[in-house]
Amino acid sequence: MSPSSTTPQATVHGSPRQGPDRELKKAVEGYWAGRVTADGLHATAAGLRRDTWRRLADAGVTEVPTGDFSLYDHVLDTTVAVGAIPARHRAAVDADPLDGYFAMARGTQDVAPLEMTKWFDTNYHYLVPELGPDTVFAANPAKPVGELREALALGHRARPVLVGPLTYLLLAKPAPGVDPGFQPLTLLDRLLPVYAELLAGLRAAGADWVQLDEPALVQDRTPAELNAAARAYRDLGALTGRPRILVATYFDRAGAALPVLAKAPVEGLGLDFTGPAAGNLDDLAAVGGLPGKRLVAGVVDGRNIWINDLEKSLATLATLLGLAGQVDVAPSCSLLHVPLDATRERDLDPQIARWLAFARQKTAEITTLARGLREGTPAIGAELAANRADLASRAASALTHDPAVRARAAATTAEDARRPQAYPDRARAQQARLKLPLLPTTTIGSFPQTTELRAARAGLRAGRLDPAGYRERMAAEVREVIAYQEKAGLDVLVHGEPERNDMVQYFAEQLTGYLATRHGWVQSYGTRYVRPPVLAGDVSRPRPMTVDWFRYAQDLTDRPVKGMLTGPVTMLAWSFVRDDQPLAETARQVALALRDEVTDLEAAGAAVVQVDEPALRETLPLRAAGRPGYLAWATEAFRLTTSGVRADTQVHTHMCYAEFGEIMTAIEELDADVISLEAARSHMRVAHELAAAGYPREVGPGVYDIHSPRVPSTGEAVALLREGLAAIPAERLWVNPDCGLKTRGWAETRASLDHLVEAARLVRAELAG
Ligand SMILES: CN1c2c(nc(N)[nH]c2=O)NC[C@@H]1CNc1ccc(C(=O)N[C@@H](CCC(=O)N[C@@H](CCC(=O)N[C@@H](CCC(=O)O)C(=O)O)C(=O)O)C(=O)O)cc1
Ligand SMILES: N[C@@H](CCS)C(=O)O
Ligand SMILES: [Zn+2]
Repeated sequence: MSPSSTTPQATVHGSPRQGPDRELKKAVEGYWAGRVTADGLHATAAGLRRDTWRRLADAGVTEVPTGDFSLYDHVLDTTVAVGAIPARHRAAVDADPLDGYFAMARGTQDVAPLEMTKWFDTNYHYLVPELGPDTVFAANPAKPVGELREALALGHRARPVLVGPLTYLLLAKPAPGVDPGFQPLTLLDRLLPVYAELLAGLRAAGADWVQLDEPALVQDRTPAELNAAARAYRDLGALTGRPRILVATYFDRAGAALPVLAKAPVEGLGLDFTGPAAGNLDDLAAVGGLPGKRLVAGVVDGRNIWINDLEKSLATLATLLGLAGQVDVAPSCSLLHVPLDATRERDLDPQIARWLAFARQKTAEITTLARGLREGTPAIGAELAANRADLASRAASALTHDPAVRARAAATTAEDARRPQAYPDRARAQQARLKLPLLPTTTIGSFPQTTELRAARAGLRAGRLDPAGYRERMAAEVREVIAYQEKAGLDVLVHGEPERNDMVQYFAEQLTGYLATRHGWVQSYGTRYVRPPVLAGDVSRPRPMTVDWFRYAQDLTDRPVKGMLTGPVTMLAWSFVRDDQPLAETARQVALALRDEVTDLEAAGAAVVQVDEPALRETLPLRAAGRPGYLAWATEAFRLTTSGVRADTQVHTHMCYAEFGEIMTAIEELDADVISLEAARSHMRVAHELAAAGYPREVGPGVYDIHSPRVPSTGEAVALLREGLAAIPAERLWVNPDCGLKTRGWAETRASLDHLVEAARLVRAELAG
């Protein structure tokens, strides 16, 4: 029976795609390796979609999202749906849409992929649309319509989801060769007819509602951008024979976009009411609500894993009932950003596991809340009582309050977070100790995480390999990594991180206050997944975490080996964080634990310690008003981690995938001696940005794009280095890849690093001659 349109229902914006045991990863990687056919891949994908819809429907979700599934990335899917295929990929896409799709995502030896960057402030990466004045859009409804038909054929009510036109254009960049000042938003009038065609195709296929995701509207937008939003939804709203339109915003409050969307001739709005977006409640009241319209109310945090406070959500929903024609209950955003099922975490203390809600549990929460709204709170009395007990157990837990950790954090002073020596003095002391050549070469830390290394770890877990056997396997890898780097002629070496399952999880598993998951996979990009650990309590370091491996590697060589740590901001950004205290406080606890590790590495002989902060930029609040406060605690946490060392110990940091422009001042305030950054795909843009900002210290803009299996030629690396030298003086320029090599194979790694070292030699010779 179809539910009445005004009775509160539960719905979701999107679901995890990977399957319970990452079946999607295995199928896609199998296809790339030739082990799985295209039909086999499509069958696995269809099976995963079917299971997801079934699971949602069984839980009580009456309208399932479609089109949120993707073989690689939903923004790339939108690029395909609007026909914005970059010219260099056109022939491949025409020859074979599936192979062409993966070529856009990953590149080939001959053709570069699309640039990849973070999806708002999450750890998910999307492929950046490349547009220019000559872009011709053309509707390609095959995927959205196909997936809708699949869901309908399985008997579901379905709501196709597409990235909205504003967000699509605001996330796009000028295509290579196009004037960098080109503004993709100027293409709106050309894009809207394509969206109209997609909407018509979906309507014809049976869509009653279509959801257009517009998270870009929760960022500070100019009046011109807001006008564009008004125009877009006025035009789409004016179409005849279209489905009903739900415009979904999430990740923050809609702010100035709210009155625009509330006035637009669309039938529904999705708003986030969690965390910093809770202000949407007052804002919605201030615009007079959404009379006669559908509100999809995101009251369950879609990107963190704590159980919902059901009573609080019911109170919010009760207010919202008076503000819209229909109120449906939802997570704040797609559940893509959380793992699938907390009940699979059988290694966790069962009491603690009850505090956690992954996608399945969140789905149960929203269906419970919707039932409470429909039938009254007594109907969900048992769920409310259990929820109250679980919330109380978390609040009272000893895990969340370690007096020693709190006392140490409280006693920290501003001086603790400052290196006592000025940078020029440090630079002199470090050069005297390290004696590095001009344009020193290094890598970012990880070497290939081969199947054998992962199998060894799996073997250790399963008891097939004893701890000594495992250690010897890792030691053998460190020996090989060091020997290779010496032979290749790299100047500052790394141990290769073979023992690390992940750069955050590895530390989380050794720090008190963190919980690690066994099955809690979340898509990071394409077929790459992470298991974000849960920052559940006060953080401390019971014992050194990396010192033995550092010592082992340094004893194998006379060249400096970098101590290698993940910084405090990234330890928060790539974890599920506590929501019961300010992030700044958690960051300080993590920083103090890491500070001890830095000083232990120095005492063990490390002349260089690298503290990676790839997540510094992505964690930047989406709205400018929150940024100064964030950057103050984030940079302080980094300095607290790194400032306990001597002048002649060189502190490196590393960042990747970032739009660095907005955080130049913060990069400077980290006070790191050397920073390595991603730059290869963006043609050294960051080197110029740093130069323009007057950055005074050493910089390694990447000359090797490690996100693609492509081997850069020596000539390409030389060209990038020359570009780097146009911005940064040779005395302050390092030569390195964009990021770690863990996703690469050994053959590509060897060839690429050989070219990188050769390029450094050639450019040194040019400089000398
Ligand atoms: C630098 N990046 C990182 C981000 N976030 C992190 N948390 N970590 C990062 O490094 N965000 C931005 C980028 C994203 N980049 C990447 C790059 C590579 C990966 C990746 O390779 N992920 C792996 C999984 C890594 C891992 O956890 N490995 C473990 C477990 C291995 C495993 O799959 N085990 C199986 C059993 C295997 C067997 O043989 O039986 C299992 O447990 O089911 C390990 O090495 O021990 C991936 O496969 O996707 C991610 C983000
Ligand atoms: N040291 C890490 C940084 C990744 S961002 C690595 O090399 O993989
Ligand atoms: Zn990196």
